[in-house]
Amino acid sequence: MMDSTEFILLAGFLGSGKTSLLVDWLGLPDAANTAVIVNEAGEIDVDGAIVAEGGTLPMAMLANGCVCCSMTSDLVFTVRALIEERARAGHPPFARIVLECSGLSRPGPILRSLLPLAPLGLTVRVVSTCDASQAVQHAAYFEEVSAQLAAAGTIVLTKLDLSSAEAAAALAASINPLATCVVETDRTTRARSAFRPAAVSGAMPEIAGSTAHPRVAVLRATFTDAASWEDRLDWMEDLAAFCGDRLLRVKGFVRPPGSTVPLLVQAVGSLFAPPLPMPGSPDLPEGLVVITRDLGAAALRGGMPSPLVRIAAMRESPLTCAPVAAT
Ligand SMILES: Nc1nc2c(ncn2[C@@H]2O[C@H](COP(=O)(O)OP(=O)(O)OP(=O)(O)O)[C@@H](O)[C@H]2O)c(=O)[nH]1
Repeated sequence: MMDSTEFILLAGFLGSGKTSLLVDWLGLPDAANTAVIVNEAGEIDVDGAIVAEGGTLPMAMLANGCVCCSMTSDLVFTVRALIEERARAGHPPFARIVLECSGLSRPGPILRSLLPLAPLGLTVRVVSTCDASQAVQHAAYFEEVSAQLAAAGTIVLTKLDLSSAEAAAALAASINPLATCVVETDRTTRARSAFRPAAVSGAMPEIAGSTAHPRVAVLRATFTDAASWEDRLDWMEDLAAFCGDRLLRVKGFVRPPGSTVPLLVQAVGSLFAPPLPMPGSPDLPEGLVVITRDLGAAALRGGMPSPLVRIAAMRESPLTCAPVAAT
């Protein structure tokens, strides 16, 4: 008898290392026969571009919304489409489908939304990443962190090169003592352990609560043609200084004027990683997704006025996950 397809919901707070873990794992032979669905809170599909760079695996996107609050029917449609397309092509069923959730997603509503797929007999489990260097602070501010850890069959501690594991491991154990906690400094071993079927699988009931993320704004920043490379760099530096700890995440692509190679730019909190050239994806549009806490588009425009940068709130309706402060 054929094993059923696994559905792995990869959750974890903004910037906690979901894409990195997934990319580490997709490079291993263990990952053969996998399809990936990527969900982004912002309009720019950064994670999809990173996962797809240089690869050929079956992929689908759910961008510009948070899958836990506004895109559940899109998810059901997408999973069905992936499976049917596979059957039409005459290939054996996927061993697994991985959904990389947006960093704001709560697993509970997503798991509930999968009910219409029950006839497909998917085996569902949740893997959550937990940034050892920031999880305790984030958990104090954001219910999403607890929901992500509470729903997990496997919790994977990341950034163990930046921080010791103790505080995050204690946090994980206090929220979800039944989960398998992966504490591995070697990234390949970590990825392998993360996606290995866990002894305890399935999701624990989710913590009650609304599905909106009322303090978080998802914004898009684009540069005008008049902005030089230095202007772009200055703006990003000023952004970190102006927002301070209200800056949760920046990611997107910038393109030095005249260059054909976009650069991937990322910050977790206000700490920027070195820009990474993406030579395999020359057509990526320039733009940055900026995710903030208690800071809307108008406040950011007012606090950092610049004729060289346009800041827009993510499309608000019908989404409920990014109420941007008025005015
Ligand atoms: N030092 C260190 N950096 C890491 C590790 N894992 C991820 N990062 C970095 O952290 C940043 C965010 O990592 P991602 O993998 O994009 O995180 P994510 O959870 O997918 O982010 P969102 O999709 O925006 O929620 C990137 O700059 C990564 O290179 C790690 O184990 N150690």
